[in-house]
Amino acid sequence: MAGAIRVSVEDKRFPGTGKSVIKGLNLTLKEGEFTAIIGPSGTGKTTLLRIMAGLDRRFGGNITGVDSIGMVFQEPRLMPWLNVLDNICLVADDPSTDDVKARGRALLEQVGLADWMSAYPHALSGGMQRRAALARALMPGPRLILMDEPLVSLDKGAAKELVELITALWQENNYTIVYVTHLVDEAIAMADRIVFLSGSPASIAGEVTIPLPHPRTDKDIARVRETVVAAML
Ligand SMILES: Nc1ncnc2c1ncn2[C@@H]1O[C@H](COP(=O)(O)OP(=O)(O)OP(=O)(O)O)[C@@H](O)[C@H]1O
Repeated sequence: MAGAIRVSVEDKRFPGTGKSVIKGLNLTLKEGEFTAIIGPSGTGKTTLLRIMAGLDRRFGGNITGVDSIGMVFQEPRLMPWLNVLDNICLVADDPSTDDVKARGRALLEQVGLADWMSAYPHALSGGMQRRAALARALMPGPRLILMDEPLVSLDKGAAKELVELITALWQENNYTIVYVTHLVDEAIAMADRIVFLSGSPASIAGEVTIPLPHPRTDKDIARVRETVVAAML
């Protein structure tokens, strides 16, 4: 498959524990596909994303087809002593160049933070901090974006705005996205398909495709929720 990413985790254990956290997990991501991953708490979702991001190389198996990656974590992880623009530019090879600054400004405009570039993170709402973290993930020009519950602890309104923003950015740029969440509705709102992880050791327990056009309304989501939940059981 042209441009596909293949993830094979034959066995992942952490040092000092004899137990496999992930075993026999195989996943193919088509270019431009939005895959949501849902699984029981503590089953290995973050471990899987870290392996895909190249942050954890101590596992049996291999990942092929990945070139550039952006990662969005559960917490925004902004540096409190840097303003928003400098936080975004920080991940570039040479953060202080005019080109990088211009790109940082353009990204902040795209995520709706045009008026907040000189502000410090503490002045931003939770939703705005998540937007900044999203802009930072886009800074290196990734083709694959890995998101680990990026909307956790946001109120409903802010989460909905972020869902709309992520969907719009994905559609404009054809990113390949892997999005971990424990919320079925959040997955249905955005994903082409939802992959279910089994309990420990984690492997793929099943998947369901969501053949709905975007934007997806609450009504659309409610219509397919039952099918998705049934597929999870
Ligand atoms: N550095 C580590 N050393 C030892 N065990 C670890 C380490 N990191 C994670 N684990 C274990 O691996 C398992 C999977 O953890 P992970 O954080 O990947 O799960 P998760 O599905 O992302 O959890 P949650 O739903 O709570 O976010 C857990 O049992 C956890 O205790």
